[in-house]
Amino acid sequence: MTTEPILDVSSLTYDYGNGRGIEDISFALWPGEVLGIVGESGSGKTTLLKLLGGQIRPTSGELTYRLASGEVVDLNALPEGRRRLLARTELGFVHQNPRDGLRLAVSAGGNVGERLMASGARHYGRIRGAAADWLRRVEIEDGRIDDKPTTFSGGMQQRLQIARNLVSGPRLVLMDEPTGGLDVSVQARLLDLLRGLVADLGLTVVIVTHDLGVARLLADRLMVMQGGRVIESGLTDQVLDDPREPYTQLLVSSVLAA
Ligand SMILES: Nc1ncnc2c1ncn2[C@@H]1O[C@H](COP(=O)(O)OP(=O)(O)OP(=O)(O)O)[C@@H](O)[C@H]1O
Repeated sequence: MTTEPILDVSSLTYDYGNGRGIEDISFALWPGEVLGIVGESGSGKTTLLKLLGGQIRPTSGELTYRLASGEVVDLNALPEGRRRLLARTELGFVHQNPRDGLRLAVSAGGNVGERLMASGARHYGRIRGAAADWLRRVEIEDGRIDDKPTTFSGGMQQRLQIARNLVSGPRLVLMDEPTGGLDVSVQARLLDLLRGLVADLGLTVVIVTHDLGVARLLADRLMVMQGGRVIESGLTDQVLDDPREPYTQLLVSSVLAA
């Protein structure tokens, strides 16, 4: 890890207009680090992720991102065109529902290749080759490259969405409950795959999950959210094995009892 954070978040606040959202969140994220965000439904996890991905703009606070070139940009002040370019080249976003992150009318190979074209690739043979490589990497059989995602199982769709995100070599990948909504055995396989990819590619990841088992397996560090605020953070094992806050203790014990 380098000494320079890839992302710096300071006093980030988002108000939906009804007094809800997130409030005063600050943290830094270093290259190669996996940050888990946990908390009950409505605690603000998705709102925070959307802010990091630039899908919504904060009510107040700072969000700075260090580009591959070393340049530091203020994500809030970035003109729309540059923000979109950054989203295509440096960021990945894995949605809980793969249908939100895939183009259902386009073949599996097309879904992966399209992302490469969006970041500038033009040579058809090379694009198809890279797509085939990535489908293999996420354990989708060669013979399925021309099939539409609608013919895939939920687990395959999720693996395809991951390939579509990773093919262009993003530096920061945001994941919103990537294993949610899948059967337990499918979840386990996907988690294994994700863990391998994160380690092999040295990805920097922010992963939102309400599943502490997922957080334990993937995250180096955890932030616990409640009512739009971060109430506890630290190394994953430390937070889960020795939670300081009563709310985190409850979260951990309810999962252990489940
Ligand atoms: N579009 C919206 N309009 C108004 N309030 C919203 C909107 N989306 C979320 N909120 C409120 O903002 C707060 C944070 O919601 P958010 O969806 O970020 O939580 P979450 O932790 O991701 O929950 P979940 O695990 O259920 O997705 C909640 O109080 C929620 O009711």
